[in-house]
Amino acid sequence: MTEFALPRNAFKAKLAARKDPVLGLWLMLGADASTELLADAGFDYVLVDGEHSPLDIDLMRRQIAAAERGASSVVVRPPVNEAWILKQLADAGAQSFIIPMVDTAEQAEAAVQACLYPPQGIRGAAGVVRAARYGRIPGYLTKANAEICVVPQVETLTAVENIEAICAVEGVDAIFIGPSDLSASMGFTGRPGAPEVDEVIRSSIARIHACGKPACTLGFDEATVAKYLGMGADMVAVGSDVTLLLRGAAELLAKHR
Ligand SMILES: O=C(O)C(=O)C[C@H](O)[C@@H](O)CO
Repeated sequence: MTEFALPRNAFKAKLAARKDPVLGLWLMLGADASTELLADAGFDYVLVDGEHSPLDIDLMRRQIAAAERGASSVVVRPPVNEAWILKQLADAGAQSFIIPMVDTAEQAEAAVQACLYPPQGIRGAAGVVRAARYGRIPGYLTKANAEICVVPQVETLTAVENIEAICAVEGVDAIFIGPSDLSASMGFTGRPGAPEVDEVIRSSIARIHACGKPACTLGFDEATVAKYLGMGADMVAVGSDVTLLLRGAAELLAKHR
């Protein structure tokens, strides 16, 4: 039988190195062709977003497969932090996970466990799944844990209070701050750039760094990306397929009208 090596998780490695900023593009359209095209654009990672896109597990699997053809690492965000979907995504081939709405260390631990095989976790041990190239990666079940990357999203004031506890969970690789939900949780819905929110993000990044973890966030315009990089963010998502189309279309029309 043909054999393959377990794919190395370049995203996890670059995040852990904390040298150059890790730059990503989020995929929210669920369109295989544009995902293929964008996964080759040179971003460090592309994220298949299951939280705010109408993607069921099979569409997410197709998105992962389309993105894997590109040079960027593939990260997924499930719609919810629940074991059943994390296990299915891991079996579908996802190695890196950004987990929405993690408020406590217990929730972070549950997410990590769902992504890892025993003894560290509770992922079901089936060596014939897509992630194991249907059995063509020898020793997949004993090697897979080492390449899994779990990044909980801190995006409420409760989660901010618990940053140190969440960072301390074994298997948490980094923390992602969600400016939009955080601002809503602070009473500034629709104003992620409010000075009060900026201050919480700035101090959260410092606290995450004090715990020895990389801090991640997103900003879909140049000034916001520069602001978060200036605050020391190690990874910033700098746009999405939606923002590229939206702005590209508006600019094109304005040029020719
Ligand atoms: O709270 C946030 O910010 C996020 O979680 C990112 C959002 O889902 C959104 O901004 C992505 O378009």
